[in-house]
Amino acid sequence: MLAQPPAHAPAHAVVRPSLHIAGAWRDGATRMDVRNPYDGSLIAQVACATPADVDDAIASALVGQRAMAALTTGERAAILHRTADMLAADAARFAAMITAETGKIIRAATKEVSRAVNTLRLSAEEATRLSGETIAFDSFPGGETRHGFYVYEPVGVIAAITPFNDPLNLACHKLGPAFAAGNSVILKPADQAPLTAIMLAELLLAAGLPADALNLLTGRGGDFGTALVASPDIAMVSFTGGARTGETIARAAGIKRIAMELGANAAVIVAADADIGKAADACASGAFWAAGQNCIGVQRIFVHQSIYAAFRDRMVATTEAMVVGDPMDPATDIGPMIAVGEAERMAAWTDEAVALGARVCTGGRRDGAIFPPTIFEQAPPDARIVRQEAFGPIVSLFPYADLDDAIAAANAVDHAIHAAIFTASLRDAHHAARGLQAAGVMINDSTDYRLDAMPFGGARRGNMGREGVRFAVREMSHTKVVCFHEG
Ligand SMILES: NC(=O)c1ccc[n+]([C@@H]2O[C@H](COP(=O)([O-])OP(=O)(O)OC[C@H]3O[C@@H](n4cnc5c(N)ncnc54)[C@H](O)[C@@H]3O)[C@@H](O)[C@H]2O)c1
Repeated sequence: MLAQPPAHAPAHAVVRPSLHIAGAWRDGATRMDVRNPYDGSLIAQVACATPADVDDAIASALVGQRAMAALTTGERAAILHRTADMLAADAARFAAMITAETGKIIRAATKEVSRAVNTLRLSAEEATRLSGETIAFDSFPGGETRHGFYVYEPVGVIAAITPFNDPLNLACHKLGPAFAAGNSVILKPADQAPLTAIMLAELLLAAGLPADALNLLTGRGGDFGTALVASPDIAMVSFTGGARTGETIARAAGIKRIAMELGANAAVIVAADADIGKAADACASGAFWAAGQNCIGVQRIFVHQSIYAAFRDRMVATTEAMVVGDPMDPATDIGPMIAVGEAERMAAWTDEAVALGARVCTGGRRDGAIFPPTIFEQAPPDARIVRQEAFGPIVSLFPYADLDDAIAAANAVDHAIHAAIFTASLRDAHHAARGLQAAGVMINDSTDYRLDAMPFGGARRGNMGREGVRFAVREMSHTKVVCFHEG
């Protein structure tokens, strides 16, 4: 059994074995702490899975895959709808757990739960749309005596590996489509935030998911992740996380289906004709939502020189009005980062940027795991705050004179998911939408806008595949052709 949480731990703490293998919950030989990033309190201990657990999970998942494939699409949809119903009914407990294990503010956690409900419902709907099409064999000589169609079949066992920052909805983005398409899943949630995923697994099983269809392995990814993704019995690896981890996983996985949802360093352009107030407020929200721990969070803003000072002053004022502190307080806008070490990294990057000539317009001083929302200007291109993914509450402003120069500067990073432009000009919006090298371009919205139904993924180095339920279902399916010959 897991250690009992201490008396001061939240009442919703998970007190149970955390490995779900072969239809039963089991403990591990060793355990790791899950701590609240805001106050450092112990929430629970979870088991550290081993390569031997991986073997057991894979054997179970192969059984579970046959069980999933045997379900009708209607039955799969019903399980996902029932899970969504239970999640909606239990939203407060899930939101509190997200906040406890990640430090995400309670308003954001509550929104994540409602998005996760939607992601599961979209998955249920997609299960019932798993239809193929007929093929026009007769469009080519020799095809007149043939007719047929294509259908979607499950790929098999999917290893789903998720990050800490949206521990519920990002798990739903993998589990929902995988089950809709008839696959089984071995889920490896983030080391720091596995508890919401465990609660989600409980709901899915209670909703009637075949017990072998979902195996869940907690612990440190580095201890057993390679054994998991390298197995020839894993048909697909669906990973969301950092680029460096993604590279390790892709190398270990070898030739198999891989989806890589990696990080980014998102850029926004604010044109001379933009609504300054709306753009500055959207950028402040987009930069500092979830304490900047958002793969589509705004990190670099290119502002036309004619409105630069007015934009900067408005964004600084909006940012300074944000409430920093206890993530459980509904009034709080910015909570802690996932760990003190991450806030220390932000402080080190800030010191480096200042030493290289950047100016801190607001913020910049760490307090424990909290790094305040911080705005820089005059940051040189070689500072880490500019060239690397920050994944923290910092943003840099740059004046520009020419739109093409701003587009080129926005594109001058390795990883991109979304980019954005604020402008009243249709022409400039079109021009930027074509020129910005990203997987999504938002017009008059921050880069952090995402609807769970839209195709979502990365552009440029390393990113592979698309999530957004319908698109993930396709990637988690094989296309099979059936051809009848009358001759
Ligand atoms: N593109 C997206 O949709 C998206 C969404 C959210 C976060 N992210 C990215 O995730 C990163 C932050 O999340 P993080 O710090 O949790 O990322 P991370 O890369 O440190 O960890 C992600 C997951 O990989 C696991 N892992 C680590 N080593 C492994 C190994 N050798 N084998 C198998 N699994 C292993 C971890 O345990 C965790 O579950 C940022 O770069 C962010 O941009 C991307």
